Amino acid sequence: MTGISDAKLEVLPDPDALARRVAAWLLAAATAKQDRFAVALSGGSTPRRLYEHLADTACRDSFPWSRAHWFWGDERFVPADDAKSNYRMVREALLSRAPIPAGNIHPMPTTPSSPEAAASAYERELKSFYGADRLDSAQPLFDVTLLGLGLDGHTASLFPGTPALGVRDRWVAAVVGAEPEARITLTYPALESSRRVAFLISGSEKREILTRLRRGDESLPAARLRPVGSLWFFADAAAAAFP
Ligand SMILES: O=C(O)[C@H](O)[C@@H](O)[C@H](O)[C@H](O)COP(=O)(O)O
Repeated sequence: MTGISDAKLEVLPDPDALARRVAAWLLAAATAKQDRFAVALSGGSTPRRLYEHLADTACRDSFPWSRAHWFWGDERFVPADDAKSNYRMVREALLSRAPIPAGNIHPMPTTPSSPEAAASAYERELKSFYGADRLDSAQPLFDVTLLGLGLDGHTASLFPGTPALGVRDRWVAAVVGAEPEARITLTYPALESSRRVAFLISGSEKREILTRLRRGDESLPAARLRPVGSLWFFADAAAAAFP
């Protein structure tokens, strides 16, 4: 298990350089593996440039799209075409612009009856892909988990003071009441079951929360993550400059 103090920090000059670096890092990880390559995608605004970069540049021609599988770190419980939908953002930036087989996107949008039903359906799909109901740290669920960092220290939809922080017996949890729209989120066990976890952090507004995160402030949900694999912070200079 990797703690914050063992995380690798890379500081890039600006958001475009950050996107290019993480795209190259992702491509190297994908090509180094000879079979299925599973990525948990972050929502929010920061990763959009990365997703566009993967679809638009030399990465597109050398990425192993046929064996790469794409999952959601979290999703808002809104229609797939809603401006708040992570699926919509990733569809616009990546899924509609790269040769990704529909069967490699998990899950494809559905119209579940409730956040709880959506969480249960997603968990079933994860377990089916993984091939077991219990996570084995020697066989992580994901090859890469991409995460963002909220100004309150949340990541995915693990918000401070919410019940999902304590869920260790499920892979996906419904989050109701923390935000205007209900969410579903991977829980700590699922997020941690990854060969590599990478936070993408950009902008001067993230400077203070990144400093707290790197100091291991465990009041922050992001600081409590203990991946079975490696932990990376990719930050631009605006976010990484220390006060
Ligand atoms: O669905 C979401 O919103 C994300 O999963 C969330 O955890 C996000 O990564 C952070 O809020 C940072 O968002 P920004 O990249 O927009 O700052």
